Amino acid sequence: MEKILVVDDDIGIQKQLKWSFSGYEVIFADDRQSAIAQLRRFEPKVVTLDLGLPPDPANASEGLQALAEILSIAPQTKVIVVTGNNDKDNALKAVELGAYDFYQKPIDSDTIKILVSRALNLYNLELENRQLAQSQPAMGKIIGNSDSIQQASRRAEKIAQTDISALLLGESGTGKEVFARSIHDHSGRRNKPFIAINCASIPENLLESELFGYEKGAFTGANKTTPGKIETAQGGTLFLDEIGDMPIGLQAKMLRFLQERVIERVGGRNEIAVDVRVICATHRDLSAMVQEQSFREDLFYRVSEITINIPPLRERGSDVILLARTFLNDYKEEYNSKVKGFSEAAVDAMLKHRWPGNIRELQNKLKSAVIMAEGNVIQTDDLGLFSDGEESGMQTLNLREVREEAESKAIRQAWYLAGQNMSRTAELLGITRPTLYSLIDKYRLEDIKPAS
Ligand SMILES: Nc1ncnc2c1ncn2[C@@H]1O[C@H](COP(=O)(O)OP(=O)(O)OP(=O)(O)O)[C@@H](O)[C@H]1O
Repeated sequence: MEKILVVDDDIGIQKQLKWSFSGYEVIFADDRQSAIAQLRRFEPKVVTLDLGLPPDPANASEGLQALAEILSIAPQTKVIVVTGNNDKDNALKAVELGAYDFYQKPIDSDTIKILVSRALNLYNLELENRQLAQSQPAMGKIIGNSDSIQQASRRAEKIAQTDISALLLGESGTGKEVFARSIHDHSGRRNKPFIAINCASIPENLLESELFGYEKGAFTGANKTTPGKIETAQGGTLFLDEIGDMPIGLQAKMLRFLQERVIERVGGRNEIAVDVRVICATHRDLSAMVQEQSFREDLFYRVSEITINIPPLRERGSDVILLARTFLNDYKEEYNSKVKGFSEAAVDAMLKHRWPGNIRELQNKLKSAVIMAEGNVIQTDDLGLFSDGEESGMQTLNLREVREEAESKAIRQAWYLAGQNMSRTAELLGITRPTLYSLIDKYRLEDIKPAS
């Protein structure tokens, strides 16, 4: 039976709650010391805590102190604080300290029962996530327990030991490079180089020499013979990201390398034998490109001996929470933050968000949330997401106000991310320094100033 600790010095309320929580094992405490003793002894998942505890029941200080102690001993505990009728300030203070929720007297059995059951569900979900995160997933760094990611991991694992050319298909930010690296790390080539190159980010005229290298004097500026990425990957794995962006003219040369495993540097005459495993990735529909003749059919078959679909984050169910917790732990260390977890609304919002930028978007949102969060708990708003019931996340639909609010928020986040350096803040926002200063003036963001 799940355990609930009720901390309240009022015998009447203790009785009422015992009756309300009939499906649970209810443990009682009537002051701070006994609450801590019961917490250590029974390790309840949920605590209801009256903030007005003896010796000074008219004041919330003893209750708030108890809350802080409970959360420092067992931070995962869901504490529901119970406050007097008009004590919203202390209720909010408690939530800021990390309480799961608050409830104002008089106690209504049905409502508090629902609160407790939701708190328990969240506790159990988080527990499951922590356990999953600890159990080593098949492909090392690939975090995720959804069927779709497990299926992709299994395919990756099966081909890791072979030299088959794999094509990873998935939207931007889904983890294609992480998969490619995992395949390499699980292959016999793991002690040799893993070289990644993004075909879309290198200008067309430079891509050939980047990949194949060049001989001294091959073109103006070729002052010394330079090996390309393919040669550098000798013995290891070459990851060609955005293969769909490879210029058609270069595709024939690529095909020859894949078929014959030899290359010629630009301006060179000698064939160089290379032993490289190739993994390609793209977010494009290569078969449609073949139809349109913008991608060679023979190259398509050569690079896609096996394809692995990397699912978008929105199709990975509660993996988003698992990943969010992992990143939260990373960033809270990096930014020395006291943030402990997520509010229930934030968890809901993360589960509902479409994540067009996938895991990269989740990382960015979490990084700024860890920096921006004011309490111990990340709220929906810190993530820049919308709660249920908020139609657009804004209290207003007035376009000017919406814009002002969004701009102020972006400026503040950029300023934090830029370590309070104004030039860097302007750079992150893609505006000039004078524009930044005039926006700060306009929106009266008086706290935003250069680091002193
Ligand atoms: N399953 C995962 N577990 C943990 N971190 C992940 C996972 N998948 C991706 N990431 C992280 O998400 C970010 C984006 O991943 P990655 O660069 O591999 O995506 P991609 O699909 O190659 O993106 P693009 O197509 O834009 O290059 C990286 O910081 C990566 O470390």
